Amino acid sequence: MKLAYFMTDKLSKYHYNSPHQMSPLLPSEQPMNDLRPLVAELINNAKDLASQGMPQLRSLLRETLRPMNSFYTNKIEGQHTEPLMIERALKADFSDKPDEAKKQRIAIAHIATERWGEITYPSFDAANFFQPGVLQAIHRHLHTQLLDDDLIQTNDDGTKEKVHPGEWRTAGVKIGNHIPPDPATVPVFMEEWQRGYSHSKAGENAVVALMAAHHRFAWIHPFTDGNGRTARLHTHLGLNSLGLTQGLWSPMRGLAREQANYYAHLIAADKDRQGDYDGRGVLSEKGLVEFIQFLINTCLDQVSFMSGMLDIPSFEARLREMLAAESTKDDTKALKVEAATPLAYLGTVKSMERTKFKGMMGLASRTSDRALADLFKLGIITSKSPKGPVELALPLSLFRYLFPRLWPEAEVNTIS
Ligand SMILES: Nc1ncnc2c1ncn2[C@@H]1O[C@H](COP(=O)(O)OP(=O)(O)OP(=O)(O)O)[C@@H](O)[C@H]1O
Repeated sequence: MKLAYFMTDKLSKYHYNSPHQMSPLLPSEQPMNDLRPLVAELINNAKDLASQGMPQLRSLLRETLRPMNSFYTNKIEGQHTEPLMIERALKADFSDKPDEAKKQRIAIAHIATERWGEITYPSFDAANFFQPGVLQAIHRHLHTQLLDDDLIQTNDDGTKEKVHPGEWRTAGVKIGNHIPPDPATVPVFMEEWQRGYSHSKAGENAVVALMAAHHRFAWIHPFTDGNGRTARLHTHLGLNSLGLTQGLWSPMRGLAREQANYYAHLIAADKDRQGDYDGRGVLSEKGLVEFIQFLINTCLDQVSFMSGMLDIPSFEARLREMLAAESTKDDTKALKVEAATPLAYLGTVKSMERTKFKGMMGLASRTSDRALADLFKLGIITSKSPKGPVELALPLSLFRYLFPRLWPEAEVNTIS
């Protein structure tokens, strides 16, 4: 939530109305060099993760994790709905309660925009990716999917304002104690933002630029609403286009889990320069560097969390636990732990003939027929036709076994 900010005194001016006041846009040479080992660690760890086995599991995860990213980015300002409600919205099942239905629409709009963005910006090109038009395109894509009523936002003081998809704000805003630049100067601040980042070469410089750009964009706050989500999508899409996420992780989960710290670092980076040893810009260089460090550490944490999840032996062990637990239920009592091996194998290939799958279980024919039927019931496999090859599936209801603690809010939803 934010406040509409009106200037009542005609003589008074916004404190920020000239783009040089946003300096520095990047850390100077020394702090930049100090940041390099941390950035290199992120790049190396992310590339290691992306090369881990199980190609089919990885490609399934890209789509499976979109609802989670949407949930977390919307949670940052309380606009989230429950994971199960997102799942329902994806099946066009919307709540009768208008507020809940709106949150469902916001959730699925984010999922679609993230997917669109990954297709639209497949490889990193700073000259293109830091154009203000890219931020406008992301914001527009996200908001044009909503209903007109969803675009009316109520400020903290009760005033209402319409969000115009992809259009810069024309009124003042206040976020916490920060009053972003004069609305009349938003376009020139965004041009300066572009100038500051559009020469960043792929690699360490690009990662630092993405992180710094995240703060400076939030600081300009160029839209009436949706700035946080747009900033996080831009960062996510940038990291994706650099080949670092491969659909396996996103800063959104980390930022939501560290929300208090995220805000504290944004606020610290809003500050004016703190004395002679705080860079040469108007704003605090230390605040900017610490924000960048925070964001990189948040990403590192996500990468390390996922690295424990994707290797074949540990995935197979979790499948075994899932099968043992679910075979105690009346509905799926024909499940057998022997199915863990062919299921894990399905993480590496797109599909498998049913006879081969059953053969890998090594059970008597009727036992494996029944086990296969219960695997369908459980939702861990699907098939395009009644007798066709089987494929791995990752329904939300099984997350608590397959990726424990990845999305705890979804686990709570599905415990039966
Ligand atoms: N003091 C601050 N300085 C800079 N940016 C801030 C500050 N406080 C919050 N922000 C950023 O502004 C976002 C909120 O802005 P806005 O309400 O326009 O975005 P939103 O997408 O509608 O909300 P949110 O993403 O938070 O759900 C926060 O998510 C954060 O990224």
